[in-house]
Amino acid sequence: MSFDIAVTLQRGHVRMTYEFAAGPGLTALFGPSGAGKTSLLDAVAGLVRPIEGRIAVSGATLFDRAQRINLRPEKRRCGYVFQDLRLFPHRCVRDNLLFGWKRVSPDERWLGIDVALNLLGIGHLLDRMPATLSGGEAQRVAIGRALLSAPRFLLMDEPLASVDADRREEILRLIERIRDELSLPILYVSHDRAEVERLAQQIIPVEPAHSAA
Ligand SMILES: Nc1ncnc2c1ncn2[C@@H]1O[C@H](COP(=O)(O)OP(=O)(O)OP(=O)(O)O)[C@@H](O)[C@H]1O
Repeated sequence: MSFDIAVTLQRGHVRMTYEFAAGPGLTALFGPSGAGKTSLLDAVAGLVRPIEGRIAVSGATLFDRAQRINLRPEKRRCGYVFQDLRLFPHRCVRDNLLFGWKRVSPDERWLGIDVALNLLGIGHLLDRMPATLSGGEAQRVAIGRALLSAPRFLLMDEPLASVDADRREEILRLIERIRDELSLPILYVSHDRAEVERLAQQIIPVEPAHSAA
């Protein structure tokens, strides 16, 4: 299994439960705004602590309340492409890309910088600051930063949200290449049915939170 998840999260007064086991490739969490898709990505990344349950990725347990396992985010080896990207605004594209790269040991890196620049088509942007990038360029840099941190899996939160309609196809093709060429498990959030039907091997419906605490 790539993602093996059975957890309960508490956000404010809302309690959300998720249970699924996903195979390889791209798994889409699909549901309306506020249903709890981002909260689950945050829990898999280790940014939100579940109140109950277990999270395993590719056989490695990241969280297990019963066994008192809760790996720190930096130990989870996860590449997280945030919905709002969160590029470091005061660092140029090169330094954004190298941020995670510098923090993993060379024997754990599986993607070369030149290969990444070529895959993402961002070699000409290295000296630019994030504020000067278009939505599509910034999205590609954010994906590059995640991939260069040598992740074992990828979390992508609405990666088309800040992309112009005419750049959408370009980013969709890029995500397909990442899915097909890098053989990295991907947990992907979207509320767009056509998008998830095109990209996902498996679609997990996320319903709006049902129970109040
Ligand atoms: N930090 C927080 N404190 C309190 N409640 C929160 C917090 N973050 C999220 N929530 C609540 O948890 C629920 C799920 O939110 P979440 O952002 O995970 O949904 P989502 O499906 O990703 O929505 P969207 O597509 O709008 O990003 C919502 O009811 C939201 O109001």
